[in-house]
Amino acid sequence: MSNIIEIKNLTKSFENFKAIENVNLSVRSGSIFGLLGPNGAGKTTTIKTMTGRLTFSSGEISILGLDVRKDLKGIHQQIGVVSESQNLYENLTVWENIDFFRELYNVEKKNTDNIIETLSLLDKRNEKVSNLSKGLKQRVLLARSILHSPKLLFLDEPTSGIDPSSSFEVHDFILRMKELGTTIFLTSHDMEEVDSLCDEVAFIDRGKIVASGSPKYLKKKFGTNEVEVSYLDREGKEAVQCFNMDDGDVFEKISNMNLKDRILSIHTKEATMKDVFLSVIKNDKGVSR
Ligand SMILES: Nc1ncnc2c1ncn2[C@@H]1O[C@H](COP(=O)(O)OP(=O)(O)OP(=O)(O)O)[C@@H](O)[C@H]1O
Repeated sequence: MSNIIEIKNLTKSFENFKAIENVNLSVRSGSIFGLLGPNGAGKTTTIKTMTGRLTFSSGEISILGLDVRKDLKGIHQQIGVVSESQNLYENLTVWENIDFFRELYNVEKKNTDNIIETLSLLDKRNEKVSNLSKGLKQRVLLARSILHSPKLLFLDEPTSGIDPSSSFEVHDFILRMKELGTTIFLTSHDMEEVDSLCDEVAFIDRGKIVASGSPKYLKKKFGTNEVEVSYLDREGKEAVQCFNMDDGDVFEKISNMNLKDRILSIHTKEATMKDVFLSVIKNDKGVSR
């Protein structure tokens, strides 16, 4: 699979402040890629430079083989963007909001109805957007972003502030788009979401990429797998002990505890993406960038 996004040594400064610095990223065509990091790390800025909403100070960005600085129009025809601050026309209906963009994209009128059906918005098509929940508005934004069948979709925090069932619908949408061959570039604070959806992720901290790879690789590299033994101590009180799987024969160690019939449970605890996050992101509370 070839790379649909290539970023080389990207730096974006706001006056003297480097919001992102020397970022290098490659995204494989047809994959779901997640850019993760704490608040203010530079995720939205990275997306905005890729989609042409921000100019950048130095470096190179190639999207679909096109140079962002030279062929933004060609790129825009092939990408869809759902950003954090994107607005809908609140006084128009769902159908009108989507059809307005269909006209801008200059695609067939039947696309509006097809997309409304794809995003399960048929029963809301004549509803004013101002009456919709945040989850439904997000669905309208997703619908709007795929009217022109983009090859690459940028989703900036697509499940931020919506309930679990609406998040599930967004995840389902993302996976369906992947099945159709669309590449997805998303940002998220939800480590479980990222683990279940993304083929590759990169962590950004204070404007710099600090780790990247598949969730499986990163969990192995930065997390620790543990065995948790819950048992009754000699006074009959519940106690817990954890063993690192990388520290020798865990089952011998448990056997050496002489617990016999006092064992309540033994669980393996696999590393999570949250463990990876906490391991690669420096705690910078109180430090101003
Ligand atoms: N237009 C701007 N002018 C000056 N500084 C900016 C501007 N836009 C972003 N920044 C700064 O750049 C840094 C990166 O911001 P960015 O919005 O990219 O972070 P983020 O990772 O998307 O954060 P969040 O998770 O909170 O959305 C922050 O310190 C932010 O204050």
